[in-house]
Amino acid sequence: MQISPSILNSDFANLQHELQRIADADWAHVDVMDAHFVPNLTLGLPVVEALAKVSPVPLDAHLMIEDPDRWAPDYAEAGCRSVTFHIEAAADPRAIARDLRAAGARAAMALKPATAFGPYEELLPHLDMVLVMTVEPGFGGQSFMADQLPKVRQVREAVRRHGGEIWVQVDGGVSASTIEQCAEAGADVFVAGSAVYGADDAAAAVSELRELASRHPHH
Ligand SMILES: O=C(CO)[C@@H](O)[C@H](O)COP(=O)(O)O
Ligand SMILES: [Co+2]
Repeated sequence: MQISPSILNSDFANLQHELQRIADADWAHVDVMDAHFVPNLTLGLPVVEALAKVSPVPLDAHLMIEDPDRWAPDYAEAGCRSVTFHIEAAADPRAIARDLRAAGARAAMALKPATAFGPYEELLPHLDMVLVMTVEPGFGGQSFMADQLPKVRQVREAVRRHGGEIWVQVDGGVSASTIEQCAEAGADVFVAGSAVYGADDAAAAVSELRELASRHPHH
């Protein structure tokens, strides 16, 4: 059970310090938004490259951008150890995954709430993680969409059938009150933005989330 705090709602004027606050987490989740794929603009390659150099934990880039075929491998080259592209924006997902792995990153595919998993199950052999969005991508601090839990279950079952080390990530509205449902449904990597950065003690929030998730092992 891994916790990947999202820096989206952290203090962007002090990102290095904000990364230090989550030194006990498994990953730092970096939400890249381009104002086209989603109606918000955050940060891009130069900032991610700088963060990778100072982060105490590996970076988990979540690319909410158009044309991931062109841009995703650059995030792996920039030092992100996991790079997630949205299937809705991908032209050739197999090629993206191949390029990410060749650049030394784990390759992950994200699904928006309205996107079904079924048509993409055949991509599993090329992937290291599937991200099931539990909010509409674009902003932090939104309410958890429990109607995505059947999809989490479906992905977990497909991963179990397929075998191998494929992680199932949830992102959006994950908190102490929703993480157990996610773990129970089969998620094993949990992104939490406001639940971690909104807490006075971010390290304590991370360990509480990890403890709650660990109550529902699925292996
Ligand atoms: O990708 C996204 C939003 O698009 C997420 O990573 C959120 O930023 C998580 O924030 P919370 O919902 O946990 O506040
Ligand atoms: Co995200």
